[in-house]
Amino acid sequence: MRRSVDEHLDVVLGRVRALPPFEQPLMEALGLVLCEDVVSGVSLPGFDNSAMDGYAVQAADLAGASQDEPITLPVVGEIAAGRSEPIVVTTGTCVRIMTGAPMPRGADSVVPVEWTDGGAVQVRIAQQPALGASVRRFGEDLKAGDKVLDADTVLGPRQVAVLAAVGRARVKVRPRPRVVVVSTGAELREPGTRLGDGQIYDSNSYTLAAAARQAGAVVYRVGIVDDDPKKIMDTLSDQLVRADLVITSGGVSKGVYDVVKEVLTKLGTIDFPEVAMQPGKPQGFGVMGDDEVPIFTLPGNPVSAYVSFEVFVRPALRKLMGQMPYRRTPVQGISLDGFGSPAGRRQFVRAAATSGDEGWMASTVGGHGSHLLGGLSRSNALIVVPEDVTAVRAGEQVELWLLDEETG
Ligand SMILES: Nc1nc2c(c(=O)[nH]1)N[C@H]1C(S)=C(S)[C@@H](COP(=O)(O)OP(=O)(O)OC[C@H]3O[C@@H](n4cnc5c(N)ncnc54)[C@H](O)[C@@H]3O)O[C@H]1N2
Ligand code: MOO
Repeated sequence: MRRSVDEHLDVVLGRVRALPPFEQPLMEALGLVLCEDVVSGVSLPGFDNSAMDGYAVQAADLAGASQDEPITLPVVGEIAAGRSEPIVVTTGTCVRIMTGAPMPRGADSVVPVEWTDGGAVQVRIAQQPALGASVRRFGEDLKAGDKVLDADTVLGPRQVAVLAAVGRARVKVRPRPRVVVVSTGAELREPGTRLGDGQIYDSNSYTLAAAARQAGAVVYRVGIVDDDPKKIMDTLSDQLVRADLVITSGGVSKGVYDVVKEVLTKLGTIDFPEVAMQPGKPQGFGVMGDDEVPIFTLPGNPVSAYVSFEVFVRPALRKLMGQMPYRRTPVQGISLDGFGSPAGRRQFVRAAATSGDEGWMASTVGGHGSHLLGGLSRSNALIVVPEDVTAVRAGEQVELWLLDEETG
C-alpha cells in the first residue's frame, strides 16, 4: 500500500477524536483548550478603590493649592488594602490611603503622596487633583455576568490571570493526552549504561517523549522493548490502560527482525503503508484494544522517527487536545543551498532558518541520511519540498516549518 503524506494524515485525523472535557485546577489548565464560556460571577474592581498611595480627599477642598500656597488638611484616619474602615471624609478633612484600599465614604479623589509632605496628623497638599483622580471604579474592568473568556480559547498566563481574578479555581478544559512511548530493537541500550559490540543508545524514545511533552502531552516513556513478538504485545497491552495514544519506533520495514509490523498486522486494526515521503517512508497507524487507542508505529531511523512525529503525531495530539490548527502553518523563505529531491516523494530537509530584513533564510544542515542526528540537533526548521520537485536551486523560494514555534 502506498499513500501520499496528505492521504495518510487524513486517515490519522479521521480516526483521532478530541478528548472529552474535564474540570482541572487553574494551573493544570495552562496551555489547554477551554471547553466552556466563562461568565464572571463578580465585578472587577469589586469596590471603588485607590490607585495610589496618598490621601483620599474631596477635590473641591483643594481649589487653588500650589507649591507656593499649599493647603493643609487634617488626616482623620488611615485605610490599608484589605481593610474596610468605617471612616468618612467630610468637607475639609482627608484620610491616608494605600493603593488598593477601599475609598472611604465622602471622598471623591486621591492625592498621591508625592504632592504632599506625607503628614500623618495633618498634611500639606501642593496640588488640586481632578475630580475622581486616582480612583478605580467598581465594575470599570468588568461586570458580574460579563463573559470573560470564550470556549475554544487556549489558556495562557493572561487568561489564567482573569480566571483567578474572577475567583475561578477550576475550569473545564480538554485534558493533556497521555502518551506512551516505546522503542523496539535488540541493539538498544539505555543512555548512562555501557554499550557492547553492535549496540547503540536508545535516542528515539527520548526524542519522541520530548516532542510529545512539548506538544502538551503527559508522557510515559516506557523505553526499550526487545525484538520479541510476545514482549512487544504484552508491553503494548499492559500500557493501553494509561494511554490516549501510543507511539512505538522501529521494526516496521522489511528486516527479518522487524517484528512490530509482524505482530501488529495480525490485529487487523493497524495499517502499515509506505508513505511517499523522505524520510519516514515506512509508517504504521491504527487502533488497539477495546478503547481503540490510536497507535503510531514510526520508523526506527532517528530522523525518520522525529520527522514522522512532526508530520503525523503532532497533528493527532493537537486534535486530541482540540487545538486548532492541527497542521503546522508553513512560512515562505529562501533556501540558501541547492539540493536534489526524490521524484514522487515529499522531502523534509533539515535546515537552520533565520529571519531578517528579507524574510526567512534557510541553510541545509547535515546530510540527507536518516541516521544523522548531529545535523538534526543544529536545525530549527524543515524545508518541505513538494512531490513533483526534483531539485531546489540556491536562492529559490521554499516552504518552511519552523520547529520551535509552538503553534507554527
Ligand atoms: N530492504 C529495505 N530496508 C529498509 C527499508 C526498505 O524499504 N527496504 N527502509 C529503510 C527505511 S527508509 C527506514 S526509515 C528504516 C526503518 O526501519 P525500522 O522501522 O524497521 O527500524 P529498525 O530496523 O528497527 O531500525 C532502523 C535504524 O534505526 C536505528 N534505531 C532503531 N530504534 C532506535 C532508537 N530507539 N534509537 C536510536 N536508533 C534507533 C536502528 O539501530 C537502525 O539503524 O528501514 C530502512 N531499511
Ligand atoms: O524513510 Mo527512511 O525514514 O527514509 O530513513
